[in-house]
Amino acid sequence: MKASVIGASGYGGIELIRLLSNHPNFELHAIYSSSKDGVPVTEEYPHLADICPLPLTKIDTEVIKETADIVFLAVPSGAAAALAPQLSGGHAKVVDLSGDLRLKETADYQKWYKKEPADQSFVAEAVYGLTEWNRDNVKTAKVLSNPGCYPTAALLGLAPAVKNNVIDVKNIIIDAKSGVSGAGRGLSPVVHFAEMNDNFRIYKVNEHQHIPEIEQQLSWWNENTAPITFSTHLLPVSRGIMATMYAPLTKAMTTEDVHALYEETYKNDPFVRIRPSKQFPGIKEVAGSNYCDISVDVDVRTNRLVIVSVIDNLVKGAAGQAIQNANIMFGFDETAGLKGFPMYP
Ligand SMILES: NC(=O)C1=CN([C@@H]2O[C@H](COP(=O)(O)OP(=O)(O)OC[C@H]3O[C@@H](n4cnc5c(N)ncnc54)[C@H](OP(=O)(O)O)[C@@H]3O)[C@@H](O)[C@H]2O)C=CC1
Ligand SMILES: CC(=O)N[C@@H](CCC(=O)OP(=O)(O)O)C(=O)O
Repeated sequence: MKASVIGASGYGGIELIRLLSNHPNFELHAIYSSSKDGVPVTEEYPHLADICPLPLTKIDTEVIKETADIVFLAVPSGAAAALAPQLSGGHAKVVDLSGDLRLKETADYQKWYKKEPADQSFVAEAVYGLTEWNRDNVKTAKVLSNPGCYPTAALLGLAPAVKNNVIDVKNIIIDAKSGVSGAGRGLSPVVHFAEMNDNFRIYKVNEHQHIPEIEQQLSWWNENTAPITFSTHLLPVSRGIMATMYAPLTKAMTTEDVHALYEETYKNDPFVRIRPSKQFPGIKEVAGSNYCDISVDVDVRTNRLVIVSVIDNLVKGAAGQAIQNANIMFGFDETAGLKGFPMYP
């Protein structure tokens, strides 16, 4: 099957190239850029020498949608809202990595992204691809909206507790930290080396665009959910997200009880690993892989459940989950092209 990547010069794009280059069923067919027509990708990224011979090519959606079997859109939000509808109705299935097709309410998109939303009917058609929780719909999707990096870590961690009424869903706090590649390759003062190195800062306090995405999914799972508290921090590392979640228990449960529930819930999910009690994951333990590692612990003094969830933002948080979804959309083994170990140390 022919796979094309739009936005191939960005971090999500090159991660797609890395994973698709080793995929048994997808062939990397063409890579597209809005600003670097004809430039070999190795000029931008010399580490791809002898691996990816393709040049970056000007985006022509009419051609792309008929020549590829699947198109991955790895462009900034706002740009995807304009491009994705142009790719519809053709031969290719579309997987969008941006936030543009995730929020089903246009007003939410306008409020949190402050950009022009994609056409509403197109947003409605897009299947939200939190793979472990939406496989049946992913199977038949023609247009797939890949979840955000923070929502992936947070929602995979919260799902068993929320769906089984183990925690008070009106009192959820999510404290999340991300490596700087989460901000993309474009320069911003916050990710300047001198600002980020030896530093640790909170950002987008109570304004993060992933708040409505997490709340939307929680409300689909449990109608009693209320607004969440969600904070995001920039870690001085390249890759990785850790989301630590806190919520009051609704019934008496031990760490062992909750651990058993989580193990049972994810026992057939190849990319979710529940850690043994008292073993908490670090971001390096999933780096470069499509794994999401989760730990749970009951604080008996406060009666709160603590959930720790880690992913690589560029893999399970972006390109890896996009390919996991594409595998399901084409009936391939869900793990095809994604079996690589984490890089450690
Ligand atoms: N980085 C991450 O960890 C994650 C990213 N995402 C999402 O994935 C998408 C890509 O992110 P990421 O790769 O990090 O971002 P980057 O900034 O690294 O790359 C985005 C690429 O999009 C292209 N681009 C920029 N503007 C336009 C435009 N107007 N039209 C078409 N193409 C454009 C640029 O390439 P060129 O100039 O060559 O066209 C650029 O290289 C974003 O929507 C992001 O939110 C989602 C989850 C995690
Ligand atoms: C570290 C960092 O800056 N991360 C980005 C993640 C953005 C992203 O992935 O954007 P979408 O809304 O398209 O999902 C942020 O917090 O905004």
